[in-house]
Amino acid sequence: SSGSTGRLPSDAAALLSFKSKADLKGNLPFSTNGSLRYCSWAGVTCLQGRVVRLVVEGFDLGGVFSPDSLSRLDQLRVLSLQNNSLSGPIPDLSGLVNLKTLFLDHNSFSGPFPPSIFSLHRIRTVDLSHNNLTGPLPPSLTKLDRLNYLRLDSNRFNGTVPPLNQSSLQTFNVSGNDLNGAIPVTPVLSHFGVSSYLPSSGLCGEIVHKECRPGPPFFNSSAPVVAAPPPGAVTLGQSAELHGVNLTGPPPRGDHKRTPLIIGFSCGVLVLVGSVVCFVLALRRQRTRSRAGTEADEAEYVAAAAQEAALVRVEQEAELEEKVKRVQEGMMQVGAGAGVGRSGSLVFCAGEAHLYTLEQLMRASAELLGRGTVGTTYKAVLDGQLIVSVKRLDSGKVAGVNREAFEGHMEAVGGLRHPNLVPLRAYLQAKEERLLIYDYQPNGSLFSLIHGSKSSRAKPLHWTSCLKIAEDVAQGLSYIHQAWRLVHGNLKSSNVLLGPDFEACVSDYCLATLLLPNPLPPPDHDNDPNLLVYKAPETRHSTRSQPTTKSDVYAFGTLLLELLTSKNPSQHPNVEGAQAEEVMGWVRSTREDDGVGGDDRLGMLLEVALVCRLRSPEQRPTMWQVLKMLQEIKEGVGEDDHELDLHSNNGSVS
Ligand SMILES: Nc1ncnc2c1ncn2[C@@H]1O[C@H](COP(=O)(O)OP(=O)(O)OP(=O)(O)O)[C@@H](O)[C@H]1O
Repeated sequence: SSGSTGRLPSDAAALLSFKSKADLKGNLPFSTNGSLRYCSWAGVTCLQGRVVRLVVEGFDLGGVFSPDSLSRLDQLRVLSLQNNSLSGPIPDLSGLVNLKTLFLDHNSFSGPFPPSIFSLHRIRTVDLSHNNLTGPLPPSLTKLDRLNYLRLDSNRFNGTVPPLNQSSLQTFNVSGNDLNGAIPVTPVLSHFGVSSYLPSSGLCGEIVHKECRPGPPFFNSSAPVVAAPPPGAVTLGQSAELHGVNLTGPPPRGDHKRTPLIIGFSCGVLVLVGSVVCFVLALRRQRTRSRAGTEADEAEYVAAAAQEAALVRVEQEAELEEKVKRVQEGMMQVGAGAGVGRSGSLVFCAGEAHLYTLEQLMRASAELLGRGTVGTTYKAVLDGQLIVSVKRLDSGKVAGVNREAFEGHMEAVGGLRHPNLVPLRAYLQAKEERLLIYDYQPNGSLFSLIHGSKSSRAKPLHWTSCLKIAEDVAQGLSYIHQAWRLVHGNLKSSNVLLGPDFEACVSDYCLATLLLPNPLPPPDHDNDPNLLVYKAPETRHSTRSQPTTKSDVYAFGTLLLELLTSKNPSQHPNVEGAQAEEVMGWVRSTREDDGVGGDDRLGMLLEVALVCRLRSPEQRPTMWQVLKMLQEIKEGVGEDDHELDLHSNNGSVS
């Protein structure tokens, strides 16, 4: 009933039209074989039958983003085509009237900054970095008054920096272009460090500590824009040092570093695609039909998750009230130890606004959130407003990493940005202190969502919720592994936090390597039976063995079992040598009826968990393969219920 183009829902037509011009290599699994369950296609999220989110990253599409394709998706909130080798100009996007988030970075787009962005009144996030865009930065950028995140770095933009001053702006980067002239000293632009602007040979002014040579007047003013350093001030090099930036060295994360990684990744992907396809085909053979509908499930998930989390939060808050104490003793010690200069200054990660000072952070009221393997985490409320999470690393445990190595590592980790990662905003290295500052996540951890508080009986989440959470986590992990070749090293349910829209965000990533090489006996945590089950066999018995991408995959398998059963890992039977049917029997015994089709999906999710937990690291799939498997399962869910979609494409969401 769904095949005729006459009845093609317009969102499906938009997606297919995009694919026809963009996907030269047939990499995009938008399947049209007999059904049009576009809401279940990989990367597509719908609400009430309309596409609200399209995240198609790292597919090496190779074609163009044609006009009149995706721009018809007028309910779209999030569009990410990051890392896809798309070329040609960015088309007119003015039809995306609801768009809030746009990631087109790491492609080969050419032409000017797309003027249609100025008609998108809800837009907050724009990332066009790492393309070949040319021409000036439009002055109208100053009028995007909701803009929170703007990255235009590593293009070929020329001309001057417009005087942006919208207080909403938190992330800003125009480095690696051909910009010139004085950077306007607006309060907001002054917030950002040198790395938001340099390298760019022609830029000068106070913000980049570079005197502008007398020349043509800027902004109709004949006064020199900046300023020799005040008496007694440090030199250019020293000044840059104070800001934690090396002006003379190579940029902290440049194209040249990332490009080979991406190329390497793409080749790897081609080799691995075959094995994923085999696995997926094997999964498909097992599939039976079901009438479950994804939108209904998704809406139900959001509502149920919100309810569950709200409940958990109320209970946690009551528990916390007893524990809450001002921990300023600890925080003040840090302040006292922090001298002037680099060793005591907060270093904001590249492109981050310098929203607060160390002093303000020290004044913040702090609540203990918990103690973990590498340190203690606090919730800090700055000046009664901005809330951050501060991780105070245990100096004994990270003592093996010297200052330079620590800084280099945190620079890399601070550059990771993905919707499913909790962003690291800043860090501090003082005498005896190392602090990491993250966004505070208000909706608790996956651990709380799964296990509830002590007073509430833990009931497994619906399998559609499990699938959604697993896909989110797999997205975050596979981004860390592929694009950056880093390793999480400590994945577990308390390190998956729920974001504002109850999306799963991975936290505490890439810190485990700071513990190595560790001459100390294993920390107490390592003896916790719940944590032991997350550790891959090859890393279990040695304190010196490095975590790898494959040990992350193993931990993901454990997380998936925990999600599906709501059982703490120490309660999991030894699944390594067990037959799939035995494990399935156990998983089923932990759950109530999953409805029509649920059992089948459960089986597929379980297969993914088991293949992740294979004893031999070589036999485990990569995170990217795991992600594709999960998306295939999701797509399969959709194929069975296309009627619902075809008739419900008129809804709107806010
Ligand atoms: N950014 C954050 N926002 C909100 N809660 C957080 C944040 N980071 C950590 N938490 C919560 O604080 C508590 C302590 O976290 P912490 O990371 O210190 O320990 P852990 O996750 O138990 O162990 P590990 O150090 O091994 O990761 C956990 O319950 C965690 O869910």
